[in-house]
Amino acid sequence: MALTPSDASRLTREVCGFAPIVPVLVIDDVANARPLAEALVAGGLPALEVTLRTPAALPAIRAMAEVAGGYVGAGTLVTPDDVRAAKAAGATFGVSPGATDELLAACEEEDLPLLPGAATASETMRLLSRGYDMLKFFPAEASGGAPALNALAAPLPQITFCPTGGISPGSATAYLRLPNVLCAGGSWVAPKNLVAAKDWSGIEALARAASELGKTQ
Ligand SMILES: O=C(O)C(=O)C[C@H](O)[C@H](O)COP(=O)(O)O
Repeated sequence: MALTPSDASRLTREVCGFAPIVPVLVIDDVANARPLAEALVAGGLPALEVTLRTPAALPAIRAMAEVAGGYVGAGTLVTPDDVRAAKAAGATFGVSPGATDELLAACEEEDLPLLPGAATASETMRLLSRGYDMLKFFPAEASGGAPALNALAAPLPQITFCPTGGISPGSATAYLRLPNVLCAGGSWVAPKNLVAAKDWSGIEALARAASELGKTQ
């Protein structure tokens, strides 16, 4: 059964509503996948994006999908083959830095709710005309940051974004205050040095701090 773009956006909107930050993860060693997911979920970040940038990514999605309370998605989806591999590994949603007709069609056919990427008004409008109204704003900081996204809210208030790319705990708040932002993506909650050291309590603490972002401002 094919997933409609509006259903896909409804589902990604739900996933993006769980917490203010979606960790963007690059996994080198599949042995770290499960404890990393457990630490992030325990810290209050249930939605996780595993980027398909390493050989360990697909087995990592498989391992993380078993963690109770987690919603594991696949990031860096570029081709229809990526979509099929992500779905087969158990990803419950997909994220792409952009969007192509082929990628959108594959996600619809595979029933994989996609958060497609856009950085301009025209890219946003093209996705809206196909039925997608929950998008990733990428690369967020390099595309003008929160002021650029705020400017898009004026003519296109019906679109909600998850800005990602270059966002830090310091800059996240400015995005989370915007009316057209539901959450932001960031890699800082799982830094390479803490993952290599298997410092799961350190990562849980970073996740807990990220889960509080946007609440008091
Ligand atoms: O892989 C993807 O699907 C992407 O679009 C790129 C990621 O969103 C950024 O690499 C986020 O990483 P940071 O900039 O370190 O927060």
